[in-house]
Amino acid sequence: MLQLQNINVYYGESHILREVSFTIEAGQVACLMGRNGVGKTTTLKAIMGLLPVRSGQIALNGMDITNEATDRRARKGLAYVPQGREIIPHLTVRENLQLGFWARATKGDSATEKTAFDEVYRLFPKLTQILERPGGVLSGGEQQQLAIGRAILSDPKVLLLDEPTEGIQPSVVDQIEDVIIGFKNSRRFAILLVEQGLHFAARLADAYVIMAKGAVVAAGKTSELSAEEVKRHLVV
Ligand SMILES: Nc1ncnc2c1ncn2[C@@H]1O[C@H](COP(=O)(O)OP(=O)(O)OP(=O)(O)O)[C@@H](O)[C@H]1O
Repeated sequence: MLQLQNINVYYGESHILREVSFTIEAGQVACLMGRNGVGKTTTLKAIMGLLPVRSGQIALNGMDITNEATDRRARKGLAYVPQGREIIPHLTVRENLQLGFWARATKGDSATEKTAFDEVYRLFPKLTQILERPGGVLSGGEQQQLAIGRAILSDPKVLLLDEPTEGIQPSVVDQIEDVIIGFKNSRRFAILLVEQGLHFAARLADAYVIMAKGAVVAAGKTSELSAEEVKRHLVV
């Protein structure tokens, strides 16, 4: 579904991603792990086209998207929930959600639109109470729910989630984890989840990719992730 092959990314002259390669299968949950600053967010930004790739190839469903603009990647089925959530502050919750729906390749009729919005409201009932509020005044947890809702309204094939539970109050963390588990069980789209820790990833993900210093140092099935690899590369 999503394939990275020998990706190299630079910030100026700093070589940040080094020959990064991995594949995510359709419907699979893969967890991208590694300590602070190893290049996880940079990898997601490169996949979305928010940072240029100096060499290597990114393919979605067998199609080369390495040089496509970000909006075209979104239309082709990539959705991104960044660490900072990037809600548009002066647009209302409803308008922010609408942006997600407009990113769809195929919009369908008003019934399709209603079904899609109803799903988001079912997953995150809180949003229905704050639909006319500007995005900028929401709490961190509300913004995260909005960001995930907006992403799935684009009907993705691959959902990229950057530390979705970081800095969020525990009651909302549980809810977001339940929603991600629901996505996994539905197998509607693949998920690439960035997590620094292990607890949630190990429980949820089918596959893992561990990075260190901008390179992939281990990858495989989460069920076979060894204690030795965890100790060597991860925050426990
Ligand atoms: N805008 C930037 N300009 C220059 N260097 C940057 C920039 N953003 C990130 N870096 C550097 O790139 C490296 C990888 O950063 P990245 O944010 O991808 O790491 P990460 O694994 O996501 O870390 P974290 O868990 O802290 O988010 C780090 O060394 C960081 O200092």
